[in-house]
Amino acid sequence: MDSQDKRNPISFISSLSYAISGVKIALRAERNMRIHFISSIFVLIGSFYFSITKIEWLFILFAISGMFALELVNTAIERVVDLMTEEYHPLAKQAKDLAAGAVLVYAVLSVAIGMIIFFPYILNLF
Ligand SMILES: Nc1ncnc2c1ncn2[C@@H]1O[C@H](COP(=O)(O)OP(=O)(O)OP(=O)(O)O)[C@@H](O)[C@H]1O
Repeated sequence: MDSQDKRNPISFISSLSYAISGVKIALRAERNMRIHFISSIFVLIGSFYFSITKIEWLFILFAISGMFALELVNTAIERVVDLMTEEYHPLAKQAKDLAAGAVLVYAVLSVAIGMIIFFPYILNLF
């Protein structure tokens, strides 16, 4: 704990509440976050329905939580860029596009994980 922390102590609970409010802000303001949220509910329902294995659960949970975490970081980067400039700037474009690219890479991975896990279960239904 440095001197700044001693003067103005912020408890673990306060930090947690700021983090939760960040998630709420993103869910309220970001369409993509709501899409992830709704997709995640369907994936979780499917996972319970097909009684997927422990290892499959791990992959599903990594895919879902990683997607949310990356989307939160993407949103934070968008906010900081907008705070820095409202003008068109090539670096602002790069920063936003790079962050969006990171989300896209993870989204493709998540879809691949979902297909690899659920396709065999779905095929078994027929
Ligand atoms: N200040 C800026 N300068 C240059 N290009 C920008 C700037 N702000 C946004 N852009 C470009 O416009 C695109 C859309 O940006 P915008 O902030 O409108 O949406 P977004 O917040 O990235 O999208 P979403 O909210 O759906 O994730 C960015 O990906 C970037 O290419």
